[in-house]
Amino acid sequence: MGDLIAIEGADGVGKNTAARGLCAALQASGRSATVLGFPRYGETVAGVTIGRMLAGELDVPVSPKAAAVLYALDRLEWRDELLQAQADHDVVVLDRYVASNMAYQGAKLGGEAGRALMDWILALEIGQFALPRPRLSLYLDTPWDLARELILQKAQRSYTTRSFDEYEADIALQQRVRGNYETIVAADLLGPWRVVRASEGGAMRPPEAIVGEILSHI
Ligand SMILES: Nc1ncnc2c1ncn2[C@@H]1O[C@H](COP(=O)(O)OP(=O)(O)OP(=O)(O)O)[C@@H](O)[C@H]1O
Ligand SMILES: Cc1cn([C@H]2C[C@H](O)[C@@H](COP(=O)(O)O)O2)c(=O)[nH]c1=O
Repeated sequence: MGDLIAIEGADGVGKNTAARGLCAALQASGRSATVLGFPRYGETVAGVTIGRMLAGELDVPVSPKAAAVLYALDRLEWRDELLQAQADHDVVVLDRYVASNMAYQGAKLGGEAGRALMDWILALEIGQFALPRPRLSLYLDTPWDLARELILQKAQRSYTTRSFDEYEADIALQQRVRGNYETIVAADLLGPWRVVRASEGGAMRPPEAIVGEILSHI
């Protein structure tokens, strides 16, 4: 079975660019690799609902636990495809995975309740749903002001025409998400972690430099 390498971090930190660059670099070195991102907008029942939630189009309140179950369900619905990708390739690069759920939904509650929800998500997704653990997770550390500029540069999203979706618009949430990632990385929750500094001197490092550093950790 191929290795899972997860690229993680707050919104707009350059995960998708790094994931695609890593996949291309692995392929250039002769290894078979593919990128798989979550959520699966428009492809799963949960993914459709998540898109509507992030676009602010759901007319019902969504508790952090309900949102966590939606994101977990999205991965459960895509579990066969994930396992097939592992069977077909040496490396599957994940653009967000279970740690995103822990960091974001835990951040909605904060404190002890947030930490308890993170543990609950880990038990649900890895324990109950038997989703595979990543071989390695990389946390992309990008200053929040740069990340906000990068969000504005993003191409049109499939699920919203807004510049910032519901989670991206909530700056306090984004700050707590960063704190949760630091907790997850420090405790190696879900598996081993490495931090990759994505900026230098107030600007983004070139994608090739970021990918080079990721490769040095693999
Ligand atoms: N290292 C980089 N240097 C310059 N621009 C970058 C870099 N990485 C990403 N970008 C640009 O920033 C924008 C956001 O990048 P990307 O989609 O990779 O971020 P993301 O973390 O996957 O975002 P999201 O969490 O919102 O899905 C894109 O327009 C991308 O081209
Ligand atoms: C996979 C996953 C994602 N989220 C959050 C993180 C983002 O704010 C959005 C969608 O991600 P995108 O990269 O901007 O497309 O959803 C989450 O809370 N739980 C998850 O499992």
